[in-house]
Amino acid sequence: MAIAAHNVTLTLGSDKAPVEILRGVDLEVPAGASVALLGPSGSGKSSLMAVLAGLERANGGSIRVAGLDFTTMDEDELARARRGRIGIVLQAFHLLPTMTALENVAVPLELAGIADPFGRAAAELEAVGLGHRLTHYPAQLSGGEQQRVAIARAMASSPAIIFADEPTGNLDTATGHAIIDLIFARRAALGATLLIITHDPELAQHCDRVVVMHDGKIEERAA
Ligand SMILES: Nc1ncnc2c1ncn2[C@@H]1O[C@H](COP(=O)(O)OP(=O)(O)OP(=O)(O)O)[C@@H](O)[C@H]1O
Repeated sequence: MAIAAHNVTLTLGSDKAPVEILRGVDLEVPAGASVALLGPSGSGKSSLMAVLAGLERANGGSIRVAGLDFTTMDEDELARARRGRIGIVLQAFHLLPTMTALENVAVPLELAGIADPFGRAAAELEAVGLGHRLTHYPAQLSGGEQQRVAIARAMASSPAIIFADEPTGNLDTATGHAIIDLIFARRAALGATLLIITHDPELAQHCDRVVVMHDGKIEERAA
């Protein structure tokens, strides 16, 4: 299994006003599968993705991702575990404004100790259709182009698992469709597992499975 989560709980907020956000989530995703995560606003989709991607520690339950046991890791260990294994694409592109497109993709590779970070970053930007924009800064790129840079950054280390949280939420419909096609194409090229949060039922149909969240728990239905 690429992802095996059992009885995962997450409580945030203060001690006096705790909020139960995940209330016993079970989810298994085989390697290479694509899963769409749907559900109403506030049901806990982004929170679940955060714990599965190792961005947030769960309070209880067990989580194994890409063969690693996240359950017992502290934040530093989770950060190391993510490198090279997990790619993350979010609704807001989160590019560093003072770095060019090339640097935004290459610098994380360099930090992860991956060989030839700039050559690899240039090849990945070429693969997402931005070979002609390597030296542009984020402010000089359209929203769709910025998301392509973010996709290149997420994919450049050939991660086993890609997490995408409403990756088209800030884009118009046509640009959004192109971005979805790109995510699926790059994922296929890498043979990666994909978990994608979306409000778009049509997009969900592209995935092998649809998982629906309600009030901190998940129910499943066939895609
Ligand atoms: N740090 C926090 N402290 C307290 N409550 C939080 C915190 N972060 C999120 N929440 C609450 O957790 C619940 C789940 O949030 P989450 O963002 O995971 O939902 P979501 O399903 O992704 O929603 P959306 O579709 O609107 O993005 C919400 O009720 C939210 O207000």
